[in-house]
Amino acid sequence: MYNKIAIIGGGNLGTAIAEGLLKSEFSKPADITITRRNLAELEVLKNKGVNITSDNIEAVKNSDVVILAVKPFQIKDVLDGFKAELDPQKHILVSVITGIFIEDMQNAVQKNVPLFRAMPNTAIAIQESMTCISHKGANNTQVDFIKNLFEKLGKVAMIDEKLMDAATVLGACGTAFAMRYIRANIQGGIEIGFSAATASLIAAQTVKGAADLLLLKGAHPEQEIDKVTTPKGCTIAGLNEMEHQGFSSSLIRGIVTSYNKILNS
Ligand SMILES: NC(=O)C1=CN([C@@H]2O[C@H](COP(=O)(O)OP(=O)(O)OC[C@H]3O[C@@H](n4cnc5c(N)ncnc54)[C@H](OP(=O)(O)O)[C@@H]3O)[C@@H](O)[C@H]2O)C=CC1
Ligand SMILES: O=C(O)[C@@H]1CCC=N1
Repeated sequence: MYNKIAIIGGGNLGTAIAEGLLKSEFSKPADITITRRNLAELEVLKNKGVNITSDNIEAVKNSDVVILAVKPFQIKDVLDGFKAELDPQKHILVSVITGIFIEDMQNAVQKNVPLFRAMPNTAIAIQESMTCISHKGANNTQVDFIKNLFEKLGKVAMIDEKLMDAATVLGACGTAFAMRYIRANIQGGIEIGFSAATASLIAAQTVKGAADLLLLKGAHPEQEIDKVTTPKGCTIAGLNEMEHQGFSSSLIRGIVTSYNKILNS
């Protein structure tokens, strides 16, 4: 019903969404159109059968779902460019853009198109995104469709739009925060004897296993920490030293700083 998907803005996130749609087989390659001005960067997707173009109007005309994935400062010009083509009876508009409210989009398009804000992360390319979604003006069928689309690409939380900036920090910036944590583990691992390749494998799989203990068993982090920290052992010694150095505090402060950056942008 909403088979044809246009992704306007084929950058880091836009291409990751396209990759996820292909990998999950939610979409056939020919049903996806992805746009950007520098088309050379989209060759990989083109070679997989995805339509690529710099013409946003053409992409919107040939689609049912329009996913907006340009930078925040580009949204007004981009929407102005194709809003005349939006048909409220046909299109669903989904923005993954940071800090742009549904009301901003409504004012920009000036039509009763069903509007969604989705906040995925780059793991959407491998169907492991955490995607937070809010919406306005959509009927149940449309909400179910968009929820199902993102559920094929990872996990979904339906949230109030007022939490979307918080979702951006925890879920989307969170990928970078987690990567830096893993990277630091690798650096430590090399210092205590592993090759970079082995340290990378151990660090990434250990973090994945820890996350799965929470996701699959519904455990609390502190319960799981208690199971690892042998009295007088090496885990608690390392953990306490990390806390003395401000580990949790630095993460919390980083999260709040990211959040304030969005609020003040
Ligand atoms: N990266 C991430 O992890 C996440 C990003 N976001 C949000 O997603 C959005 C995109 O982020 P990201 O992918 O990182 O940014 P990028 O800069 O990588 O992607 C934006 C893309 O938009 C393209 N673009 C610019 N102008 C136009 C235009 N007029 N028509 C079509 N395409 C255009 C650019 O390509 P060209 O210059 O060739 O046109 C570029 O590839 C941002 O709003 C960001 O806040 C949200 C969650 C996670
Ligand atoms: O850093 C940014 O502004 C964007 C939003 C979430 C991830 N990247």
